[in-house]
Amino acid sequence: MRQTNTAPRNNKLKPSSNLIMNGSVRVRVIRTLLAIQNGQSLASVLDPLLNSLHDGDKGFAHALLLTTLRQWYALARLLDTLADNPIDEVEVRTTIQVGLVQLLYLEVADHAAIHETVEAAKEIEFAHATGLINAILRKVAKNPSKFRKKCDKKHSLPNWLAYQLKQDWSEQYDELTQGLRQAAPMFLRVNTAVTSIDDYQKELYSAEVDADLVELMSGLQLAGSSDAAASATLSTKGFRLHQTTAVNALPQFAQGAASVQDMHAQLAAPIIHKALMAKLNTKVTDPDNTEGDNSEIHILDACAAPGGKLAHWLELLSSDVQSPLFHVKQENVEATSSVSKIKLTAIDNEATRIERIYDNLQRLTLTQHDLEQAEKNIALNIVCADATRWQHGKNKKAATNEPVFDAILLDSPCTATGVIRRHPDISILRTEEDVEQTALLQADILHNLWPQLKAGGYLLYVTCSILKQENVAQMQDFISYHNDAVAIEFTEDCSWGIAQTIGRQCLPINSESGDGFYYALLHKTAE
Ligand SMILES: C[S@@+](CC[C@H](N)C(=O)[O-])C[C@H]1O[C@@H](n2cnc3c(N)ncnc32)[C@H](O)[C@@H]1O
Repeated sequence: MRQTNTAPRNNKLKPSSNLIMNGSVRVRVIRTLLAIQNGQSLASVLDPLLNSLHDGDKGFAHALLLTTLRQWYALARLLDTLADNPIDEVEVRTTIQVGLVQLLYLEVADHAAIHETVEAAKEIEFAHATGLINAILRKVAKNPSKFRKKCDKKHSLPNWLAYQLKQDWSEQYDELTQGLRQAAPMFLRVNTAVTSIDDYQKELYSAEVDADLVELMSGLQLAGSSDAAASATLSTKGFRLHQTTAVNALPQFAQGAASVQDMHAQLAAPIIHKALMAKLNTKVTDPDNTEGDNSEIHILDACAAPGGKLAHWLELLSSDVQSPLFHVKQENVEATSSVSKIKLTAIDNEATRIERIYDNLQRLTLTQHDLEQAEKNIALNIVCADATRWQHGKNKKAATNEPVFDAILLDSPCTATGVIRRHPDISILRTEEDVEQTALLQADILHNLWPQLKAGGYLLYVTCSILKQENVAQMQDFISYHNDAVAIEFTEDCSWGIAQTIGRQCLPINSESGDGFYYALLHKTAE
């Protein structure tokens, strides 16, 4: 199995951020691509690149960089067929691939694409290769549609990943691998604690932001419901924008009325929230049920940064004023609460990413201060800790080993293969070994958190991976090891994803679909 362009062929190459900032637009894009091949993430180099450019060049640079990354492996394979002799210099290969993208995908005029790319090669001191670069680009410019067809024919993934996807998703393989080469749509989540879906739709219309309302239905056979076999159906609504739009052009964005969040990512908070409600309802409607005391509930977001799903859960908790379960101050309504306090703990092991949780919560007016002012009775505790070892209350004198959590959201670290459309550098940076390592990390986190969940509680396991080893196989292993873990069935009411032996898998198969998320809801029995 020949691997094309998976690793830098020239290890001495270490572009500094200074290099990225200099030269023509194409030179900067080439240097950014070299930095990514040297292990830097797109997220860390994109802003420095764009911030170094004039406004008029930003759009082209962004399209050139992202499209080159999305088509990277297909371009590399095409390049191997175009040269008489193998081209080993990573700078030369990268420069030609940038030239090919302009000719095949970005409709840049031939003369500009070829001339500017050859000039870029001179600028990065690869003048010795300008003849070769010129010859290859001219050959392609003579019949771009033939070469585009050739390029589009197969996937644009490293061979190990394409092979794994063929194993996991043979039926969906062609659609899926083509889908992963596309740009992902932009979705919005509406903060229902601030406005309604209908009102926000009107606002989008007034602001001339074209968007479709998307509704995802989830059916759950919740074990903890008052009726032992009761199924619950919930609807999750969001907006898919027709075009990627700057957030400052979105109505009421700064005031926290909406957030940018993939549609499939928007399923997490409603599902764990619904499961939590079912657990609390069991206690209220079944006084004989002795599974814990509901007066103070503890919930955990185990890998919380940068806080997208955490904020969503807080939005749901704070807008749930109709629920008699919550002691939320309502004028003229007598509180019938059985829950006096919700304690939400959020942990993550990366301090810099935790900073982004605070920024997000601030914009959405969901900080502890905001929650207290609104008398929501929600105590939020954000902790920087390693979820493979962290124990609730470990640092307190009165710490016990008793399970404390009624519900846990585990949005696990993963290979992020389900979000390659948004982060196309993943296909360059991830290796086959990473999958194994990541699956072990996920198992460690699960094994550490599970004993901290109360009997009757729920754990929602989420990844943005499309590899079964991190998803359904991980859950099968976990359940075979834990006798008190039962998988909750997603019923036929689900309008998203593909049913797995345990949980459901979403695949990013077309330009309208959400990202590749996996969901499994586990219930803890009394053993
Ligand atoms: C998929 S992201 C979480 C996204 C987040 N839930 C959201 O919706 O914005 C996974 C997170 O796990 C964190 N993480 C990775 N390893 C961890 C560990 N051992 N303990 C705690 N957090 C970890 C990463 O820092 C990352 O923020």
